[in-house]
Amino acid sequence: MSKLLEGKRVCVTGASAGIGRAVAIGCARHGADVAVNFANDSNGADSAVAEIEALGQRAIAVQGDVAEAESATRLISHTVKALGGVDIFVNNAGICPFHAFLDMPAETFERTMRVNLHGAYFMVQAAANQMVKQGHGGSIIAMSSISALVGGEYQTHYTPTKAGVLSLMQSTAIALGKHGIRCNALLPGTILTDINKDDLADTDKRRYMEGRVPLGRLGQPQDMVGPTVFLASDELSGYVTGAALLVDGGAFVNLQ
Ligand SMILES: NC(=O)C1=CN([C@@H]2O[C@H](COP(=O)(O)OP(=O)(O)OC[C@H]3O[C@@H](n4cnc5c(N)ncnc54)[C@H](O)[C@@H]3O)[C@@H](O)[C@H]2O)C=CC1
Ligand SMILES: C[C@H](O)[C@@H]1OC(=O)[C@H](O)[C@@H]1O
Repeated sequence: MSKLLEGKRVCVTGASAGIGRAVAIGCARHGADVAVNFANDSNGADSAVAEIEALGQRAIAVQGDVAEAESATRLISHTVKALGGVDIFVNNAGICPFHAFLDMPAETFERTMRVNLHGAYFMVQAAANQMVKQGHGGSIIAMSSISALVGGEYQTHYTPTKAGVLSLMQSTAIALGKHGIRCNALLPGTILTDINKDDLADTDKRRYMEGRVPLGRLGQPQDMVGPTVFLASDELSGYVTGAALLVDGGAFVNLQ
């Protein structure tokens, strides 16, 4: 397999587990050096760094809660110091504490907004400023969701953040096009990670979700790697910006 990201410096938020971790390691497999942001799971981040280094690439772990604006400038400055710059930025960190609408605690709503949407804004802004400074463009990829397009009974606080992240990529694609920076959204369907482990422990719910997928299975974090590398690679997607790519096994189009 040819290496599509040779010499690129990639920064991934929330990369200690799940999709972010798979994407960070997948980019390294394609020749990139990687900065791994994490919130609390330093073991997860350290083991991702070790896997990346074992592939012969450089890697660092940078702790930081994406909900705090200063984490963004810190992450970018640590990445620049260790890797020399940022060419590809993957805004991945996110939470989805499933809860009913009518008694949604204000703090759950606010935390979800702060991590998923405010965090994306600060992070993308800091990465974009660095790319503009470098002067040779870049690729920004945000993990939105199928939930940007459809609702969820226990996700009324979450789905607006994913619609917001999609919208952020559309607007930043316009704002940053003149700098050669491409901005795109990935819209995963249901991917088996910690974020939905408890929700899918309900076997009826899990069977229902599996039954909605024309390809016949729920996703794995690895399913997000190819689409991320595609959007990261100028060779493959150099004229793609402001786009949204569903990666859901066909769930969205499956009405009946
Ligand atoms: N798993 C799924 O079915 C889907 C996931 N997504 C999105 O993909 C992204 C990744 O989710 P998963 O890998 O599934 O979940 P996960 O729970 O396995 O991983 C989330 C990662 O984000 C990190 N994180 C959480 N809060 C953070 C914070 N405040 N600051 C820094 N890092 C933080 C976690 O430590 C973890 O590394 C999220 O944005 C999620 O909304 C979108 C659609 C479907
Ligand atoms: C966490 C959920 O399983 C997951 O999150 C999303 O964004 C998808 O819509 C799934 O519901």
